[in-house]
Amino acid sequence: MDNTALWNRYQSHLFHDPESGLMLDISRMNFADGFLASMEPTIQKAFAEMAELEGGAIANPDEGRMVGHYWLRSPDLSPADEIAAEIGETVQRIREFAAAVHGGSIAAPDGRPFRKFLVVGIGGSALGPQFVADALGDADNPLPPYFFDNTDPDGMDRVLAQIGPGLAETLTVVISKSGGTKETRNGMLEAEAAYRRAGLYFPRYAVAVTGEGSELDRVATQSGWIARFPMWDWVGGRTSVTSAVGLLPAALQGLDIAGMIEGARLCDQLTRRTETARNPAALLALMWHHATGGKGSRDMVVLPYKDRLLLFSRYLQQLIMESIGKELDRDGNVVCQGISVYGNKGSTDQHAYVQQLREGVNNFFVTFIEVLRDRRGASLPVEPGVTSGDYLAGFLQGTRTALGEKGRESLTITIPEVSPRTVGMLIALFERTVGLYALLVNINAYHQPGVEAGKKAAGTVLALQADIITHLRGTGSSLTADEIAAALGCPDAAETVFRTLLHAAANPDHGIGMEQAKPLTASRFSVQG
Ligand SMILES: O=P(O)(O)OC[C@H]1O[C@](O)(CO)[C@@H](O)[C@@H]1O
Repeated sequence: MDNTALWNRYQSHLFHDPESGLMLDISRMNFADGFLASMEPTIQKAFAEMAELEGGAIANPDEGRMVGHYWLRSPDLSPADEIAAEIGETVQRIREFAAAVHGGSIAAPDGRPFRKFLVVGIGGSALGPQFVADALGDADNPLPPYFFDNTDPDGMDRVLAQIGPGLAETLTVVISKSGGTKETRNGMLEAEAAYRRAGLYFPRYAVAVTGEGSELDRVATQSGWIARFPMWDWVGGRTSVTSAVGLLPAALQGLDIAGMIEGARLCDQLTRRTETARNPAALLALMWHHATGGKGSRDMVVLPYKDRLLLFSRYLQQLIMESIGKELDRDGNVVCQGISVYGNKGSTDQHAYVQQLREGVNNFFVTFIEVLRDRRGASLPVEPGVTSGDYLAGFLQGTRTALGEKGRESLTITIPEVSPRTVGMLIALFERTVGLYALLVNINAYHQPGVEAGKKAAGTVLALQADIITHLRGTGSSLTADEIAAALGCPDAAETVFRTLLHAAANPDHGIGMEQAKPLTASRFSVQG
């Protein structure tokens, strides 16, 4: 296609919302002229199902749950008055709590005001808060955030070292919808131990965001934590950033949560439209369908040309892959659906993997995210009449063109600036896109049955570890993995025994020693001392 034809295609397909400035360009996706018309009945069906979902239908039948993240921005649309009231009360409590922390009326037990906060959570209970914190945070925020988002001891040590003596002025927010996630439980215990080492009483520094009656809720209640905020079963973890999960950390950081909610609400309005060409989420979902054949046959590369949006791809990775990546469709057919998502930021990635995007295997489509405003205020000319921001914008256009020349597809989302409102819009845009795409391909986007398998298997490993160590202690001699597995009556678990002992011997916690042999798998293990 020559430049004039591309310009015409750009003009005829460009979505623009004058109120928010949101733009979506699908012209560089190579869909055929009749594609949108051919998909119209399917997308209309998806709109109708989406309206039912928003009306309170059980849209997650496997878990018997409603799907209500859209109500968080428009409580009046929720199907019950109590739900609307709870949403409103929670936002109000979050505002008051953050104001009291900032004003010093909620303070550390010795009266010192809180000056930092630590979020302990994982998956949907960390990725949204991390994305928002990084996108909107500034050096002068009243409370800078820190995160434990894993059960990696060294990772937690590093964060604690960054906090340093400031732990005495650090509020800890433990977030878990289920309240039983082991990584988060471990993070909480490690945080508690750090406070204890510093002579501080953890419950007076701790706040929980969790489902009522969960394990975490019980701990927080029984130990008298400062506060508890709710997480409802009708909000999924990966769509929880506009609930207390995302709003409490954002408010503590001093960010404008009203702006975020408003942005999401505005985008929800746009994406509720049933005129496809005027609904940016529908256009995106249809482009995902076109690009991947409705089967995930291509990966989505997310390329925001803005440092503040660096974590968006990580956030989207969970939102999209945990929602769409399913073995079965809603009728029980094996479909192994999904869309793989990766990305970092431009122009940085042009010096990393964009080489392959242009010339290598063509198994992807790019989602560029363009931010029109470079910075607050004017910029330095780095060359006569050219700023660093001009370069960033030029590199985006250049890469888009260079990919197009080689038949590589891309979408471009444009926002006027990175602000609470546009961050809310981006979040809502992709939440709706995932929901619509899932309906197009007949997937339940709101459960995650596959995650359980890994958790169960880890539980088996940890139970076996306890048996191995007890056995080694009991025999007092040095044994190979094969010998231990046979003695425990599970000879087929020798590999797990070996790998477990390799890890145990690398750490002082269990007193396990290793006499290396050749081959390594014939090494002998014993309890030391
Ligand atoms: O908030 P929770 O219950 O701790 O769960 C954390 C994450 O774990 C998952 O359930 C996957 O295990 C995600 O869906 C969720 O966001």
